[in-house]
Amino acid sequence: MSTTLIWVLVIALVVLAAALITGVALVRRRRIRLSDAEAEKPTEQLRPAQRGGGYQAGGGFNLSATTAAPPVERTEVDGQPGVGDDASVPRDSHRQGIVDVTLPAGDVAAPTEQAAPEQAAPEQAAPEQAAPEQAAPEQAAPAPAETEQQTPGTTDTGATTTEPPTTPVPVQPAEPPTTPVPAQPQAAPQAPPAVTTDAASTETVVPTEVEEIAPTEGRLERLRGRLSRSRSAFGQGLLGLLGAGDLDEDSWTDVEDTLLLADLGALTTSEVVGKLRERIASRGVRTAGQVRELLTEVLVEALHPEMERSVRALPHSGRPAVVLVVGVNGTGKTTTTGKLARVLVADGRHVLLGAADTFRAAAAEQLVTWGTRVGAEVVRGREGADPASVAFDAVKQGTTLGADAVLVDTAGRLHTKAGLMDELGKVKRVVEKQAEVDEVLLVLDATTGQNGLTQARVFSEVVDVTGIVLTKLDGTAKGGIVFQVQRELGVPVKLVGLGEGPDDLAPFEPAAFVNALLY
Ligand SMILES: Nc1nc2c(ncn2[C@@H]2O[C@H](COP(=O)(O)OP(=O)(O)OP(=O)(O)O)[C@@H](O)[C@H]2O)c(=O)[nH]1
Repeated sequence: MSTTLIWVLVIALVVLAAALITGVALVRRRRIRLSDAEAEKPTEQLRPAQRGGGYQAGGGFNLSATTAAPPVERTEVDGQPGVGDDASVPRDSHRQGIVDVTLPAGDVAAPTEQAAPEQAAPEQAAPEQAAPEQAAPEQAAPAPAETEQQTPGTTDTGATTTEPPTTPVPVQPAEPPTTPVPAQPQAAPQAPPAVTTDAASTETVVPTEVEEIAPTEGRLERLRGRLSRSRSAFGQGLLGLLGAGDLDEDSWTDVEDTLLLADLGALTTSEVVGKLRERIASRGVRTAGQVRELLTEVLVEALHPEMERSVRALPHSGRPAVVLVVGVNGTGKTTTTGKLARVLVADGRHVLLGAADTFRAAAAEQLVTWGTRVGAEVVRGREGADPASVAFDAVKQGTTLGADAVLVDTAGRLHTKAGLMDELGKVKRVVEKQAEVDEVLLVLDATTGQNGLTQARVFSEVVDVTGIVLTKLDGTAKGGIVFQVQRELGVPVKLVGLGEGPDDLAPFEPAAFVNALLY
């Protein structure tokens, strides 16, 4: 009896000791004491050569020609998620394709009434231009829209009927080409219906004085320090928390708060913190230096460095690349269009700009100024002209002149106005009558935070956004918005605006960006 009791006592003691050891081990595992011995001997990844919060894109701009792009993965399930936490719900919904947007009837109707005689200038009219099949039944599409009517005060010659794949469009009065516009063989098999545009309401502005542009390689050095506000809010805070000392639950809560305050969004924040904690445990990390190294690794991963970020602005199939620049007003579309033109021109490319922002006369003026500075022709419309026709003419003119790229600046209008958004869809459709749109760059103002995400969602419903330009990153402490924007849209951030200057545009490189935020 006494022997049994002794054995029971011994077993109980052993179990107690085991529980104690396990408990201590668990507590130790969750509460990490970091030494800073190794933090003083950081790895290359931890301390990049450039310090001081400078964003340095290591390489130059990555430009490419259109190839068959892999399908874009979207991360939300609901087509219209809410803002804030709701915005991060993963989704995988069907986006309204551009084909679903009804082309306003006014664009295709009554060619005979609208076509003024002087438009059919002999040197512009190729024999096939007046092909009878233009009056195909599908031309008489329904659904009139506010964009279809050219106001008399802004139209000299009215509209002209054209059939994009095979028929030349009358060129702009300012700079008429001497040869007929060649048909676009790549578009021929599509045989879309004819479209009437207000071609004669546009003019081409040819630059006279051209600025010297520094080569793009290496000039991004100038952008050092532009992310300093984000860096102090994000990098310094995080590195302070993950420095030497105890890393307990409170510390992790603070890390989460820091990430949320920097606008990373709830989903990315929990993902980043989760991965960080898991890797710290599994890799037996014990120094502040190693934790920072892991932080860098996890943040870069969250930015999906594998995404294709080249700007498809190089010619292919014997025609210019077509880039549409879209976004709400004030985000920096015109500025970005001008900056991108400079990058291309510095790369030896012939660029033509299309000022399809006809809502605001000053916008076209602004673009003409950019064009003049870089040596790019600008096709512009009169105030109130049909933006789709200006875009159409710009692409046509770019093809005629043998340009490498046509950059079309669209009107920045409130994304809440469905009709106006439809008009943007129309711009793309009309341009696509003659050439594939290679790139649709959505310009978002980083300082607007969640509002920018709402805009992004709406725009992506109307046009297939292929890349994001995040502007004004120099003016916000919330550089973390980059993470959310990509997650929301499943579309890569390709370029970032870091100032108002003509060369303050940089290619987006995840590793360089994270390093700039942290160190
Ligand atoms: N700080 C900073 N300012 C910028 C940046 N990009 C554009 N801006 C400024 O933002 C303002 C609006 O830029 P715009 O290019 O006119 O914007 P927009 O989207 O074309 O506007 P609308 O023509 O009204 O549609 C201008 O004062 C630009 O100089 C940037 O990266 N950083």
